Amino acid sequence: MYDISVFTDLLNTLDLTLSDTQIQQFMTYYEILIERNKVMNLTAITEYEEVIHKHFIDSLSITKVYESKENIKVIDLGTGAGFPGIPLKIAFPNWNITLLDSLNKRVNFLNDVINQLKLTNITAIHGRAEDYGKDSHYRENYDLCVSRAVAKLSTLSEYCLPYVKVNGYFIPYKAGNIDSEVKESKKAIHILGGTLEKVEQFQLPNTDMERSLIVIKKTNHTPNQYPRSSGKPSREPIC
Ligand SMILES: C[S@@+](CC[C@H](N)C(=O)[O-])C[C@H]1O[C@@H](n2cnc3c(N)ncnc32)[C@H](O)[C@@H]1O
Repeated sequence: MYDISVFTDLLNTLDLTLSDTQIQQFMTYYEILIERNKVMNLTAITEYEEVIHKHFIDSLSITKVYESKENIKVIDLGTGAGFPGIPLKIAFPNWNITLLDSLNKRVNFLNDVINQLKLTNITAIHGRAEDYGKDSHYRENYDLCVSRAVAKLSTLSEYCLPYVKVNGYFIPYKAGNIDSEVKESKKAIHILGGTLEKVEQFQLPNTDMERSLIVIKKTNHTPNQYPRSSGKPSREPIC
């Protein structure tokens, strides 16, 4: 049995209250993650409390800067083992979520999680951000795009901003020297139709981890030439 209070106490700090069913979904997700991690590379963090802090609470910390709205469309680019997308789906069941990753093994894992947790209105798709970003079924179709630990902000903006509707938000989860990263990506954000609204920096409770949430509003359409072809945004970031 897991000590649920470790999790619920931290949820309170984010003003989140989850039902018993939602808490149970998180525990089941933890179990599947740890079990499958024995045979495939999903996460370096496996200890229960560390997963609670550094994966679950970290994923949900977006509530510090983004007010939950009903029935919004959200995409998590480079979701890996499902962070932050799966915790957001469990906590906000009304959100319609797309999880995208370029590694098919991880997408298969995500589909197993979706089935076992009986999550609905969530789809895991396999491919590169640069390719789906040109597809009219995805381009400028989302109210919110999130992404954690995928690429430098300039590259990531080219991956992510094409998916966001005008007036929607792109909110990457960042760590490290964020001041210089933000400075270096200002031009890219502007060209791609974004406007930097704020940077929320904080320490994840009971960890040594600094987190920065970069709040970028989509204020203009992304020009058609972006995203450039696969690999180019990381090889030659807009600067
Ligand atoms: C370091 S992992 C982070 C996973 C997860 N977001 C997290 O924070 O735990 C980066 C993930 O991004 C995916 N990825 C990297 N570049 C991508 C791209 N251009 N399009 C789609 N997925 C990409 C990788 O396959 C990998 O699963």
